[in-house]
Amino acid sequence: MSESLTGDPQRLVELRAKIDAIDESVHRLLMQRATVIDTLIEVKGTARNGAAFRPGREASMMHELVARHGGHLPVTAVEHLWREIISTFTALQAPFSVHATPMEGDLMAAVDTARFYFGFSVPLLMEATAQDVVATIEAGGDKLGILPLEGLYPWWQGLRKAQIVCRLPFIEAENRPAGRPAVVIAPPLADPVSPEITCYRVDGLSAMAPVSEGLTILSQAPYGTGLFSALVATREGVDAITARLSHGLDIAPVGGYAPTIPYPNGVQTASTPSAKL
Ligand SMILES: O=C(O)C(=O)C[C@]1(C(=O)O)C=C[C@@H](O)C=C1
Repeated sequence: MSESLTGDPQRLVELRAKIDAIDESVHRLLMQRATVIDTLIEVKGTARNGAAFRPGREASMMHELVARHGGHLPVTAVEHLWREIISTFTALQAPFSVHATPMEGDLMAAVDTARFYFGFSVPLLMEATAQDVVATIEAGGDKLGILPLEGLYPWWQGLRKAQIVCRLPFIEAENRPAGRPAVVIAPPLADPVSPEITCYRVDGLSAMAPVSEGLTILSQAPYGTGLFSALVATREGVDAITARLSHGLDIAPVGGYAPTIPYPNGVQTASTPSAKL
């Protein structure tokens, strides 16, 4: 910082005026964004369950956000602001609730994840277990569920109508906030788009699934007597799973998601500005 500016009260007044003008523009633009809600409702017909939520569109918006990002702001702070905006816009079209469960017993992590990605405009209900979240979403209605990928219960075996629609976190960076691995499940969406990456429930494994090229083992857990179930994600089809894991497995698609976004520079925190800026 230049010495001559330190303690200059006039300069501070000018900078605050600049911040006020920017804040006013941001606020006016947000209100302008909200004027499209009524037309969105008309065009999309949000009277039906799940009619407002478009996970594919949200994923591409996050990709664009990361692509254009630069400067001092931590990318996850901007991500969080947009998640609040998008989630609020979804709820304004068709109210919905979010259902979550402690992540390996960690209630705070589950609340952080739900609020980071779905904001404070939507009700958050905590369920006792992952199975309860699945049962709640399976029952239908305007609800989304957040399921942890850690843990030793194969909750994905309960997915029938409900499907995986996104993977969290969207942005992959070291030490990011709300970074616990999870997926979002939803009842059948009004306007489903085939995701780039498909998730499969793979039952009947005689051992834990090994790491293999082209397959991501999102989670796996024992069930029955000596059997394992895996939640697998791949851009390839069922054949890739049988070829790499085993034949004779019970495999079913359970939704999918858009690719997550690597952020190689990591998350710059507010307290550690990057020297590169
Ligand atoms: O693009 C839409 O379909 C919208 O409803 C808008 C919007 C947004 O606020 O940008 C809100 C909800 C959807 O999940 C995706 C995007």
